[in-house]
Amino acid sequence: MEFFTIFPSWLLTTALVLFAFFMFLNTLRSNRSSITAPKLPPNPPKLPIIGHLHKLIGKPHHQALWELSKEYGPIMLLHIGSKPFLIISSPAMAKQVLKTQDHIFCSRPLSKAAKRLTYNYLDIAFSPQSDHRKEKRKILVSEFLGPKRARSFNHVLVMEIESMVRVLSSHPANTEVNLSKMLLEMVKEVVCKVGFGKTYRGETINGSSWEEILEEAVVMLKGSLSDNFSWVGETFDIISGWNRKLERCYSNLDAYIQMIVDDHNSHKIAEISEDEKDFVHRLIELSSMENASNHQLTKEDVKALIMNVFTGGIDTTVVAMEWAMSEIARSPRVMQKLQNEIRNNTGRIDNVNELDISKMIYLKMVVKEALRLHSPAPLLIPHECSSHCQIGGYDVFPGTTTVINVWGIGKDPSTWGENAAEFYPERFENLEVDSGGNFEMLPFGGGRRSCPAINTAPTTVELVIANLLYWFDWELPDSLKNKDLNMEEEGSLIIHKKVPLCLVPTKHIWED
Ligand code: HEM
Repeated sequence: MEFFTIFPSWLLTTALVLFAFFMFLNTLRSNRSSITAPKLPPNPPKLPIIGHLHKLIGKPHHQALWELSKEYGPIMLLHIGSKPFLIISSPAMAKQVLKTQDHIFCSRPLSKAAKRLTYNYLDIAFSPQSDHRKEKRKILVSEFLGPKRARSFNHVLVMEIESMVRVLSSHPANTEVNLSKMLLEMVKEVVCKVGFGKTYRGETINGSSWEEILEEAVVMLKGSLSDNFSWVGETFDIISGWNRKLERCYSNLDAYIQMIVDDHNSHKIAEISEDEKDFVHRLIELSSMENASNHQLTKEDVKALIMNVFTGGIDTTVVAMEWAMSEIARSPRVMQKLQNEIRNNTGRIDNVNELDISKMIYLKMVVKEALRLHSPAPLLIPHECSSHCQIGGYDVFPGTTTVINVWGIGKDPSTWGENAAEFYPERFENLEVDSGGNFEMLPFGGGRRSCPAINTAPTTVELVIANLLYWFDWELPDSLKNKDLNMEEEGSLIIHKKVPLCLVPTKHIWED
């Protein structure tokens, strides 16, 4: 009896212990397998050492990545060297990164050029996420892009447009003008006047013009080999002269920015009236104020913010205008319809201003359509994943650089229909799509790292286009047919036309 009672309890205990032990082992194994075998996004076969680098050679990156996404889907994991890159190519996936999980993807990857050119990550655009960065973004919005400065910005913009119209009016009849160059000079003058108080026209630093300094800075910010290939890349950066180039670029950019700061320090800011203070005056003033929030601006912060206005505000805006004018010039139907809207709305006036364009529905559609087809920053600025999460059911790990192909998303026939590649502004007539909140087109990015000029930059572009089309009829140079206008793209972070836009303006004659 005793045996029968003792034996089962002994057996039961042993069985229970063994069961618990196997369960424990099983849990351990399944935990380990979920760590060692996460569900990674699809990825093409890669080569040793270089990873997927060879897949990106020979074409602009946004185009090569779009081709790959057609084969591997809207979320891919690539490796450049040992560094993981998540490539996003659909509105649904972009929404997960830029909205649903924006808090995880709102940082930026570190890079040697960004570190140097942003005074050790003190800027807004290229620095990792931090509270101090967020404060500076607020300052840029309130002191440069917000309503406080809007009046002076629009005033200067209209004056500069008038001056460009004067130059164009005196241009010999039936000859072409380099519109790309004129737009670049005009936007630079506006940004410098509003932001820094004067145009800095003709200033050079160590023999380099501001255009050269700006262009070089944007190219360097694309990154270096050592960002992805650690010590091999570092060796290459030294041998190829990349490091030297970065130092030269930094010292030119810094000297240019220092010149602007020195100009502002040369008078007492307290004696300048509020209306006369430009953005840099305000930054210097803020840097000298006691700040309860522990986010006081340092001298380097001030310089990094000037750098952001310089590198973020000029090229992007010019490129948007350049592509819009290119599309309009090769579509006489759109040009005619747009001119009718502008001229019928205004009648004969001295200039088309912000109030006039607020009524021009077709103009807004034209600019939107140009931004859809030609996002100035086709891959945005790379974001970085800061903690383990899932996107589209796939695991994404911290430190993954995340690239959103807004260029591809903007052209996808599955979103935009069979005529996706066509410049057809009327598509927006029945579409509730704006340039920010919808993920079908994202020329200004989205979420916490979206462009802070998202509400103001489109108006700047519209105002310039409206004036150019109000005053002039535009034709392609002699031998060119509409479809022959060169629309090739060039650039890295910002994509401009490979061949500058040259057009023939004819001043519009009003019938009495
Ligand atoms: C048509 C004109 C413009 C376009 C298309 C444009 C586009 C963009 C894009 C795509 C981004 C990256 C967004 C992301 O990574 O998610 C960006 C960021 C930024 N843009 Fe613009 N931009 C324009 C004008 C301007 C202007 C006038 C300024 C003025 C200073 C500016 C300042 C910035 C800054 C500071 C950032 C970084 C934002 C952050 O990381 O928090 N942009 N812009």
